[in-house]
Amino acid sequence: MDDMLPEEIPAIRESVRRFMETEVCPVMDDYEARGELPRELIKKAGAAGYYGATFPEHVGGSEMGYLAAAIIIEEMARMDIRYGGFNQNGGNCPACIYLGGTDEQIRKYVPDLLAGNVVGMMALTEAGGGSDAAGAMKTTARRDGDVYKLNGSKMWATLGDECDVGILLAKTDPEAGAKGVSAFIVEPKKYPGFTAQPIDVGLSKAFRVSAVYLDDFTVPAENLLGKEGDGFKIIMRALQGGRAVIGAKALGIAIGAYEDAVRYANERVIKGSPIGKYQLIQGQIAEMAVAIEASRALVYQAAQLMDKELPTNRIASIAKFHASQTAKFCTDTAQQIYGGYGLSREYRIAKYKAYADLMFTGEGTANVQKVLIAEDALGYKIADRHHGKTGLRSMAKAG
Ligand SMILES: CC(C)(COP(=O)(O)OP(=O)(O)OC[C@H]1O[C@@H](n2cnc3c(N)ncnc32)[C@H](O)[C@@H]1OP(=O)(O)O)[C@@H](O)C(=O)NCCC(=O)NCCSC(=O)CCS(=O)O
Repeated sequence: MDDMLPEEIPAIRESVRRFMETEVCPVMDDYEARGELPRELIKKAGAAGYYGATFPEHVGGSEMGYLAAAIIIEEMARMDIRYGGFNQNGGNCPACIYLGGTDEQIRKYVPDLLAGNVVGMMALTEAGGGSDAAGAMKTTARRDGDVYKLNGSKMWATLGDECDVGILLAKTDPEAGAKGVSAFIVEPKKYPGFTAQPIDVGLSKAFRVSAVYLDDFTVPAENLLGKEGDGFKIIMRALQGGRAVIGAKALGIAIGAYEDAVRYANERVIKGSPIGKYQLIQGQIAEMAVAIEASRALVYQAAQLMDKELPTNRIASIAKFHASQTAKFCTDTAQQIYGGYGLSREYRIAKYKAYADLMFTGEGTANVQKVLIAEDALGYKIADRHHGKTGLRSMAKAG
């Protein structure tokens, strides 16, 4: 498919493969064994421009675009999902600041995030509800002179225990629903009141997820993004790009599992023939290939629409939904082809299967995507109704 894409794409794909082969894959097991965040590797990815793909150069971006960002994530996920699973430095955290922030906020935080000099985070979800993000939100922010005091808790915040800079959503007006949600740039290491408790979800030990507790957590008033009440539209707008790109992560998982299954089917011999010669295995391989190509077309379409600043909410949900189904299907099928070995930690399949499950929840569950798609189809809520009307900064390359 790369032949049909802009001419720079194969070189970008090749550079990520080299980066993963030389820098990440040889050392990732060691980081995992130590449970240590590979900050050096985050810096190196930043220096290579991988986090900055969707941001303009004047804020430290590499202006490669969303299609390039999708391919970067796809390749990273395909080669090592533990490392490729992390994208807060190029995703929702800097995107929220760029979309809703002042020039000064952008200058202060975005270049360092994109360069990998600091570690980013985004905390929206709460224990009482993730899909009904605004309705279920209990965390509050109360203005107190020059600062806000945040109280409440957040769930599933990747690197909540390590981050230097984050985006945190809290209600400044608990009675106002989505319009009462505000977005804050937070610096948990600088200010008191923030505690993070890692949660073992059976995935990476280096890129942990955490529950976050806020007890009069101090945020300078100047770190409010936009106005009070702008938070939900900022995060929903950021998630649009996030969903296009997380689809690429699911695609990378599917491809990784598929490639392993093909290799194994050619190597594993039963009754004198590689199992790939048996038609039941061929049927499974064919079904994986079909699902992957369909997901790839959707994910690249969503990314290219983002690059053209065309309405994307609907197609990003469709792409994310399809690619997460494909990741699940391909990892399940690959595990069947591997037989008992597919359960062993020695092979990648078990790991990829666990991350495929994650693709059903991260950046909006499969059911949330279905609701968005169906409400649009039925004419209840047009998914792209906000396009061009949010008053937020544009993510277009020109900035
Ligand atoms: C379920 C939802 C899709 C919809 O929720 P609601 O029904 O509560 O909200 P809406 O009525 O649709 O919208 C309310 C309000 O929000 C603004 N809005 C909504 N969409 C957009 C958009 N695309 N662009 C701009 N603004 C938008 C707008 O002001 C709307 O009001 P009006 O329609 O104009 O009247 C939604 O809640 C949802 O998507 N839920 C899932 C949340 C999710 O994805 N969570 C996962 C986050 S990832 C995470 O937490 C892990 C962290 S990590 O470490 O990666």
